[in-house]
Amino acid sequence: MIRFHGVAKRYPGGNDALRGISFEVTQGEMVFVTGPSGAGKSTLLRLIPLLERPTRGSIIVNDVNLATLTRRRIPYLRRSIGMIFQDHRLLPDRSVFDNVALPLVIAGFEHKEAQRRVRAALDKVGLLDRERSDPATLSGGEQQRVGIARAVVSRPSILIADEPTGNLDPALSEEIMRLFEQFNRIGVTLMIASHDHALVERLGHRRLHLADGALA
Ligand SMILES: Nc1ncnc2c1ncn2[C@@H]1O[C@H](COP(=O)(O)OP(=O)(O)OP(=O)(O)O)[C@@H](O)[C@H]1O
Repeated sequence: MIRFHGVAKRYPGGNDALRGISFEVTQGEMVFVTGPSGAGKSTLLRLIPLLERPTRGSIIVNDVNLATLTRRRIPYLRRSIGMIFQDHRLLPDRSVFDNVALPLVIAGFEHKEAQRRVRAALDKVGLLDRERSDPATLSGGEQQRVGIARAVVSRPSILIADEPTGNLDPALSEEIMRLFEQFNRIGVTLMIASHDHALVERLGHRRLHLADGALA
């Protein structure tokens, strides 16, 4: 569950990215965040794993008020939230397997268990046969699927995706969104920022529409 109450974000320099927004996303919901460039979509998503702190207002994630989280507890919060970016941010000098394993290595998982989970994640995104590949040898859609496998490998209850199909053609974009729907069907909460109005309309999930830092 994600609840924003009166959340505002002003960046240093005085840029008001969010101007007091309130909404709730229940556990197991899939919600799109839409709006023009600069409307505050990325900022909204970045507040959930505390990549940014709000200037004002409260944010509750899975019953935890983020304002009360000490720096030491932030890694625990982040383990419950998978993050997917437009540019997927894979490490170019590591194999697909190693990229997906990274969150588990950081969390100190034992090798056998990590291997089991990485393979399960790669299987879910249909890339089990590419575990030894270099990311650079994969297509854009496959690289994005590796990014998704890395985001789900810790079995987060929430997935947030910032323009996950921004670099993909329409067919691949649809494929990625369908993959998100599969995770949603097993109970994962999803918040996805997207510019692709046609695709968002077609999929028909709830929409939070931002305009100039406010919910429309
Ligand atoms: N780190 C930052 N420092 C200062 N201003 C920022 C920062 N990040 C974003 N902004 C500003 O905050 C506003 C909202 O930006 P944000 O990236 O959240 O919008 P967006 O809707 O995701 O846009 P896009 O669709 O282009 O990615 C913009 O005016 C942007 O310039």
